[in-house]
Amino acid sequence: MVQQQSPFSPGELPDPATSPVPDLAPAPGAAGAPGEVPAVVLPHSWEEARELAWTVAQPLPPHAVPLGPALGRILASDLHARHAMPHYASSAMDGWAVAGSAPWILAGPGEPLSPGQAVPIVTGGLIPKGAKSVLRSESGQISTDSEGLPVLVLGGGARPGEPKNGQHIRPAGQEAEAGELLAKAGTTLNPAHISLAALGGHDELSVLGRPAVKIVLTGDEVVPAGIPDPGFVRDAFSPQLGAVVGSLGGAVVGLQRAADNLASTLDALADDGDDPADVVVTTGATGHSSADFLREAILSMGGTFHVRHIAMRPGHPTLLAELPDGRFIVGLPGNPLAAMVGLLTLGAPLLARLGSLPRPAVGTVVCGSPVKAYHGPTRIMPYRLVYGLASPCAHTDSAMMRGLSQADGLMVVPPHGVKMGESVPAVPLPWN
Ligand SMILES: Nc1nc2c(c(=O)[nH]1)N[C@H]1C(S)=C(S)[C@@H](COP(=O)(O)OP(=O)(O)OC[C@H]3O[C@@H](n4cnc5c(N)ncnc54)[C@H](O)[C@@H]3O)O[C@H]1N2
Ligand code: MOO
Repeated sequence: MVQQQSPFSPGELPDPATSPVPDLAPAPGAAGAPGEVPAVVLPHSWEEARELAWTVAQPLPPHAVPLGPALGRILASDLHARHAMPHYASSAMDGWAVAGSAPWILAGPGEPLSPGQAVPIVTGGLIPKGAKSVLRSESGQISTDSEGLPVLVLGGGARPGEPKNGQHIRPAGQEAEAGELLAKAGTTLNPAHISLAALGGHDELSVLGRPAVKIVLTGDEVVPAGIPDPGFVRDAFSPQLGAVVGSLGGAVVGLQRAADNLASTLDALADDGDDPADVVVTTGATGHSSADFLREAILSMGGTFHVRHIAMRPGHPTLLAELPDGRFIVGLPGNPLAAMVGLLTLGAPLLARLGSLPRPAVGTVVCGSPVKAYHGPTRIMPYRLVYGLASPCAHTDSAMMRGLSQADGLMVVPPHGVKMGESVPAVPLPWN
């Protein structure tokens, strides 16, 4: 964490869009007396910001959910059968439960069978006491004995030796005994696990917490559809941001648009009653212009900043704050590429931590082309792999998505640049 006094006054701050040094933002409430040097906050490095987003959060507690919503969740404790599976001996075929050998006299339903007796049974039916096997319907037929009474005899479809002892009977506990382990804690629940839990007698399952995420989009100039007039932009986030948040371990519970004013921003950040989000992901308004109200809203709600700025480009205004009620705010810049870089830098570790997922990995790639030194922040560059070597994509201005759309990942290029053949850290893209 870096928080220092700056040698600059706000009027002397370099333009962050072009500056060769990390931009410096006036610390809130740090205006001081006229002529006094104001306190400013230096940005965190990319590494520090990622680390903080992981360490400031704690895993959300496990909780019980009904079987349907448990699909895709992570089991918090071992799953055991609540009873033998199946819990009674049942027929695997439609036909007759029989005792002894043919011919069989038909007994009444529900009565125990004595040798020489049979009773009709359907697949899944309860095997009566005394029954030794099930004769398939195609293997038997009802006939009459010498006295004209109905009897069951073997039919033309019967196979040699049929019915063998125990044939077509599913014994109780065949799949699992009562208490047997069905799935271990940490299992990601697939549809078969959900069925298994139902068959094992469960109505709900204890799963690890998954962060609920509300998305708040700012920008009066943002239009949701069609071709915007000059001065307006098409919304690049609402069609995909929820899916990316989902792939990072969040569950999107709402999306709200906020107008570029304080009241609307405060309204959008407000807790939504009984079931508040754990994280609010915002887009735009991270700056300090007359149209940006995010930082002011966070402060007026009593929030604290864990990360105010990051010494990276694009995405330097990305922020991470925490409100007094424990909700986190991940503030993504409005520029689309900057927002994705911000989300993968702060959102990915935060959501993983809250959701008890492994810490997002950073790999390495070998550079296939040199990247010149740039005496400023770390550059996070979309790259493509060509013959296993990474080269920066074209079209990667922070307002562009063309480069990222073709990228294999994001390479983390230090200010001193990188030589051909050198390794640099690389962040995988969640959709690759
Ligand atoms: N004087 C300075 N100006 C700017 C700085 C700076 O340091 N000093 N930083 C620049 C950088 S870098 C970024 S990134 C942006 C961050 O701005 P905000 O987070 O406040 O975002 P906005 O101003 O609201 O929007 C920026 C840009 O993005 C467009 N936008 C917003 N929402 C969407 C959306 N849903 N879909 C597509 N595009 C969107 C918006 O129209 C703007 O063009 O600040 C720079 N300025
Ligand atoms: O840092 Mo800005 O995020 O380059 O677009």
